[in-house]
Amino acid sequence: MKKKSIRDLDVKGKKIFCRVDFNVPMNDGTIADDTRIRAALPTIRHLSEHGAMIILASHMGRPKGKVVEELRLAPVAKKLEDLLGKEVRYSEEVIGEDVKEKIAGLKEGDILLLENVRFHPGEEKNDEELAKAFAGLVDLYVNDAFGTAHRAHVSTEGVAKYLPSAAGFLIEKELEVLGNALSDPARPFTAIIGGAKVKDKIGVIDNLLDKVDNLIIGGGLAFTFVKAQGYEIGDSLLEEDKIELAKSFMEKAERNGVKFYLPIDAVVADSFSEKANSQVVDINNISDGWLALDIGPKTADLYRNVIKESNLVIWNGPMGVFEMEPFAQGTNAVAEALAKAGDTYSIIGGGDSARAVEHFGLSDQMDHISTGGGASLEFMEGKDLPGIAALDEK
Ligand SMILES: Nc1ncnc2c1ncn2[C@@H]1O[C@H](COP(=O)(O)OP(=O)(O)O)[C@@H](O)[C@H]1O
Ligand SMILES: O=C(OP(=O)(O)O)[C@H](O)COP(=O)(O)O
Repeated sequence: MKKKSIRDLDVKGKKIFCRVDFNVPMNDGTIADDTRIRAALPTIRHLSEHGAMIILASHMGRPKGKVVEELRLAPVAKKLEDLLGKEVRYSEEVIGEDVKEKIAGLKEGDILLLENVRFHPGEEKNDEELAKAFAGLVDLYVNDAFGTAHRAHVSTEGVAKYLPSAAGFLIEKELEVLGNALSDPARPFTAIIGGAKVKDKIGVIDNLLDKVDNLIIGGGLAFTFVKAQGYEIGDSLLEEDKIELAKSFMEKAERNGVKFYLPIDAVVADSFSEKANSQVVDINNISDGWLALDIGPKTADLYRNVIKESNLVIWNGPMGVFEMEPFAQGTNAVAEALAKAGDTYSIIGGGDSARAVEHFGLSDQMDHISTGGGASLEFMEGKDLPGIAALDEK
């Protein structure tokens, strides 16, 4: 079902509650990466240029309903002001007298940023009273927080029940790119799934097996599959209770004609440390007491070739512990292969993979880097995202 867009709204002279995802990484009080703020600019500019009075709301971190000084949005207000080249007012309250006064002082085109919505205990409980209170302050609701669209909280879902609503440009773009990739994919279509948690990626692996031509597995989660193949994996990451499921995925791949790629060699270490002794071994040769922390060079070559021959690649989760230099090669190889494959449309599914691509300085060469890690995964699993489901239909 197509959702209303901000293009469909007459916003002139209207007060708009606009949810954005300004949950940016902070380093000693400064913003370490402003990607998410920049991603929201088209919507904010559109609303401002069309004469709306914009009340922005976002969370940062997980303060659990209490004020946490380090998680205030003051640095975000300043950054937004710099990026827009326009004044951004800021309230140190989520809701209350100061917010009311500041809203009353807004003129057409003006922007106010509220304090971190998760300082309010009602936000994550999706409290009805808080939703009504926000709705009572404004005329319209716009959601552009793709990264938080999988949460049913007041500012992402609850408030939409009491106001006419629409999606912002970022949500529209994310849905279009991810939706097109999954519903009408360019082929060969390859998904690369890595990272650490098998449990969190089961849904997406299952769903992708109905859609892709190639499924590449790397990262820590690969070793539950390697174990399921019957090899010993030493002290590598293992989710024992998922071995049977891993087997069933390999069988499903075979039934569906999906080529299923697992590591054929690995970089193993004698401890989980940058300074550990490490060596490359074939996958059937991982000894007791060693743990696999990256895919090996033969695997990297294999994965590179699959990427080169693909027309569409979705990537979620690093191939190894890329944060430690000795175990970064596999992730780097995949990122470089994607950067080099000019005709291959590359979609990075947020979270750690986006961080890895950034780390290797290759962000500019990817076609789409999603602003949502968890949200893009849930979308790819085929789940309804509450923050999007709640919006008015066209
Ligand atoms: N072989 C491995 N063993 C242990 N941890 C790994 C391995 N490969 C990757 N990781 C870790 O997985 C983490 C990312 O996992 P995850 O949260 O599932 O990914 P994402 O955030 O991309 O969804 C990274 O911090 C990385 O160090
Ligand atoms: O950073 C976020 O999610 P992500 O790390 O899955 O991309 C979003 O801002 C959601 O935050 P949350 O997982 O605390 O609800």
